[in-house]
Amino acid sequence: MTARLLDGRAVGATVRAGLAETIAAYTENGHRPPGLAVVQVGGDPASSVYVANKRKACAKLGIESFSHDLKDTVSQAELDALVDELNEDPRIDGILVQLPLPEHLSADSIINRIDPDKDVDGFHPTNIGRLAIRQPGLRPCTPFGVMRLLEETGRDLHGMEAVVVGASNIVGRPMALELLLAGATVTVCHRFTEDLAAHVRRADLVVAAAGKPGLVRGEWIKGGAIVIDVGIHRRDDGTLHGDVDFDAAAERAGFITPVPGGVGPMTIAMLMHNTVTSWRRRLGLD
Ligand SMILES: Nc1nc(=O)c2c([nH]1)NC[C@@H]1CN(c3ccc(C(=O)N[C@@H](CCC(=O)O)C(=O)O)cc3)C=[N+]21
Repeated sequence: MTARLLDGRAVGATVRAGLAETIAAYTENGHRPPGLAVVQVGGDPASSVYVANKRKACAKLGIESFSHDLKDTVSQAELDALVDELNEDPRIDGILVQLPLPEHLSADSIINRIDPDKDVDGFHPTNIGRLAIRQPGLRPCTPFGVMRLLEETGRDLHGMEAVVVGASNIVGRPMALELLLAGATVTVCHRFTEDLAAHVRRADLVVAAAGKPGLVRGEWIKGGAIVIDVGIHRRDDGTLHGDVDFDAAAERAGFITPVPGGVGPMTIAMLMHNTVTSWRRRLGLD
């Protein structure tokens, strides 16, 4: 392997350590701690693991977490009422409704209902719009975490040919907006893209976020390129893999993120970051 690893566990720990210091400095002066509400509907085991990790990460930093575990039979009206209550609750700076939701509930209407200034996922149309017009507010955690990882490369993103593979609301689209804001020349590939290989081959930066294991082949990677893998897939043997054929890509890339230990831990760190940002704004600490 010739590529250098972008270590999301290490960078995420650095981000969290900075947040812990900020929180300690203000709470020692008598301010209330930041508060994050985590709403989970139903008991999907994979979701429960993420939610448990988020709670642990909060506790370590001094963020108070408020858990709401709802049965998967909860109605839209009941979920709406809970979000309304959390929007009004002065102890709460961030609201996260774990996705995906069961079929009978609308994620769009819940995302739209969350106060944009408590939307620590950065999914609300107001926050996506802010990012699109260069007035970023709360930024979607995964793309925000990727931007923080890219700082570790020391490379200038201005004018860089960036290819984002995947156009989802939660990763691909906001990722493209972040890279555009940073001055890259951005191409977004998606299911209707005709020649994915041709786009990836000319990229100085590839962000793979299609949710298809091994979609991006190692031989497509330009020598020295930065490769960011947002995919997470669990094989039957329990091992985790991304959207990139890692071993072959690492022979050519300049930098690459591992799975696990790359983008995933950054997503959680940036969720904490957004919660602290919201808290500081709400208390007027900036
Ligand atoms: N409202 C909402 N916000 C989210 O941010 C959100 C969500 N819903 N629904 C589910 C996805 C998924 N997600 C992950 C976060 C961290 C890891 C993570 O830390 N992964 C570890 C591995 C974890 C493992 O071993 O399974 C890693 O990549 O190293 C993974 C996945 C956040 N999500």
